[in-house]
Order: sequence, then C-alpha cells, then structure tokens
Amino acid sequence: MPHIIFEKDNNNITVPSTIDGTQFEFIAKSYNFTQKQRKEEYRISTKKDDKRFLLTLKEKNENYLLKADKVTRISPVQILKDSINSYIKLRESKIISSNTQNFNKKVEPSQEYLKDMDFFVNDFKTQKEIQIEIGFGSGRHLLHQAKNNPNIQFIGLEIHTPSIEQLLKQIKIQELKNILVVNYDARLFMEFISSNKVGKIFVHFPVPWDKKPHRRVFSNAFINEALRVLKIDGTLELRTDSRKYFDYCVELLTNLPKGKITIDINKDLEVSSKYEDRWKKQGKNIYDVVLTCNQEDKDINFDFDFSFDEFIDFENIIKDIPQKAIVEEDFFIHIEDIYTIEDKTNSGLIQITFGSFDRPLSKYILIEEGKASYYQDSPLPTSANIKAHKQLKGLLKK
Ligand SMILES: C[S@@+](CC[C@H](N)C(=O)[O-])C[C@H]1O[C@@H](n2cnc3c(N)ncnc32)[C@H](O)[C@@H]1O
Repeated sequence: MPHIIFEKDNNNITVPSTIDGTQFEFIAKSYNFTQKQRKEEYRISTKKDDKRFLLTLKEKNENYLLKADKVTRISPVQILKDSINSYIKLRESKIISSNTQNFNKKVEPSQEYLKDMDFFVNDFKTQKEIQIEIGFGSGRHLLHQAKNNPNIQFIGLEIHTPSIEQLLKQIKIQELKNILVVNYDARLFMEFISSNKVGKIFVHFPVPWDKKPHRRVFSNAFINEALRVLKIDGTLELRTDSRKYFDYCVELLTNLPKGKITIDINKDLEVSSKYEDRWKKQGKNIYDVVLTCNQEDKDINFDFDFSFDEFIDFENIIKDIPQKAIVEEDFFIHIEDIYTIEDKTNSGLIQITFGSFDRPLSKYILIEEGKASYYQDSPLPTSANIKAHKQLKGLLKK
C-alpha cells in the first residue's frame, strides 16, 4: 500500500483545500476511545476523481506516517498514491521514505466480468435464465456449461482470489460473454437475487468442514434462500466425495414443503472437475443429491433506507457509547474508534464493524453538525446489516 514517512513539523494544512485535483475536506482527530495509551492519530477526508476516502496520519517513532485508511480503501491505487503526494506537497514537509514516487504500475487483467455486490443490488437485470455455480475452483465445470449454453446467464461465486483470476483469463481466452464472476461468500450472496429467476445452482465438491460445520455452504438458511431464488423445476445440485457431507445434506433437504430430492451414486456428468478427477483416481465414491423446487415465492424488496435521525447529539453520545461489542443472535456491532473534528460542533467520525459474523463490514459514520450518514456509501441491504443499522440508530438517539 502506498505510504510516506515524513518529518514531524508544524506545517498543518488548512481544510478545505485543493491541490493538483485533490481536495482535502476535513481532518478528524482520534478521541482515544479505547483509552489505551495511544499516539496522535488522524483521518483526513479526501476527494479525487469523484471518489471520497480517508487517509490515515499517525505518529511513527519521531516522524509522521501518511497512508491509505483500510476501511475506505478505493481503487485504482494510483489515486491513493497521487493524494498522498498532494498532501505532502501542500504541507511542504520533508520526506524520510516513500513508496509513492515510483509505485509499480502493473497492467491489470480485464475485469469486465468481475462484479461487486453493489452491481447485483443496483444494476443486475437479465431476461435470460440464471444459473449459479458456488465455489467454481478451477472453473472447468462453469466454463463447460457457459460454452454449451450461450442463452443462459451464469454467475460464478468464489472466495479464492487466484481461482477468480484464472477464470477471468479463461473467459477472455474463450471469448465467453455469459459468465459474471463474484468474489463473495455464497452463503450470503443469494439474498441479492430476485425470487424465481434461477434454473440451477451447482455446488460441486464444497469444502466439507467436518470440524467447523457452521462454515459449510449448506445450512437451513442457505436452502431457504436457494428455494426462494429457484424457479419451479429449478434445481440445487450437490456433488461430493464426502459421505458425511452427503448424509448431512440429505437430512437437511428431506421433507421440505417446497421441494423434493433425488439421490445418486457415481453418476457421470458431461464434464469432470479437477477435484472430481482427483477423487475418482483414488477410487472414492461420488454422491449426488438434487433438490427440485416445486413452489413459487414472493418477490423481495432490495430498498432499505439507511439514513439516521435528523439530529444527533454527538458530543453527549460519545460519552456513553459502549466499548464492548453488542452481540445478537445473527448480527453484531462493535464501535472501534471515535474521531472528533476540531472547530466544528457535533462533528466527527465513528468507526464501526458490524453485520453478520460470516461477513462483517467495516465502515465510518460521518456526523456533520449533528447530521449522520455512512461515509462513502450505505451498507449493502443484507438482513444482518439492516438489523445492525436499526440498533445503531437507537444507540445514536440517546
Ligand atoms: C474443494 S473446492 C472445489 C472446486 C470445484 N467446484 C471443483 O469441483 O473442482 C471448493 C471451492 O469452494 C470455494 N468456497 C469455499 N467456501 C465458499 C463460500 N462460502 N462461497 C464461495 N466459495 C467457497 C473454495 O475457495 C474452493 O475453491
């Protein structure tokens, strides 16, 4: 990550100010919320190329360190590098060391088919049938399906970045236009797909997680969401070499009111995945369980208003904000730190981590003269984020 270490001086910048197309909006100082012996630390709100983010300025030994803030990190990295250089230019400080001057400009592979979750919340629309593969790994099965079914829109979900890069390269080489790739936990992704739109969900050779069953893709909540997004006669297909995982899924999938199951052993598919080849060579059995959906579901509403109340008494509230995490059954809230903005009443930043345990979200809430909003953008409307927001709103009301 780009950063600069510079000599500690008194050349503070005035805000707001703009230099070389970079605007520094305000500076918030750490309130020493956690009450540990802490060094001086600031967040500098910065705008460049229509992006808004924070820079971190803190003491490092006898000097200052200026770097990107992890929570509000943006891309491309060049914007961060330019903003850090602009800050030092404006401040006229003496640089001790830096990696922002000749940062390695790597050519990124085409990311056209890699989508983030905002895309699925705000922009994703298709007239085509959707099919989803969860944990596509080497991508052999997904690429085969996409090549042979050009009228189907495929969505590939993976959490392993090298597998995603490999698939994106293959999409380019094979000139496929019907795969969207998402780096997101499959257990939480389905919440963003409209009801009754999906023809097939493939889960081939998921990690069995025998020692940590709560990490498995299959759970009651996942199956309910799968049945909601599947259209009538749509299928959720598990293929596994693990007898334990198979038995566990058969139990979860049996006697559901909205679907029925079929099971198989050592069935041949048109394409054998990398893991399948490995297990077959070892003489292992391959088990299939297929759940077929037989009921339509109601559509869901993705709109949720993540706003806060009109006036927040920030200066009084920060005295009572809980330092311990609030842990509920399916979400949590942890206030990480608080920053106050000098020379402005009722203004500051609250750094929080919250949402689901599987995919916690880190964000800042910006309070400007008593008016609060999420810094950068609102959270994704997952059920856990919505519940956490409602509770946060209550906390900030007192
Ligand atoms: C054992 S590999 C199987 C890969 C491929 N399906 C095959 O048959 O060769 C399991 C894959 O699932 C991915 N994975 C595990 N948990 C996941 C989750 N919650 N969401 C999305 N992908 C996941 C892993 O990164 C891994 O690539």
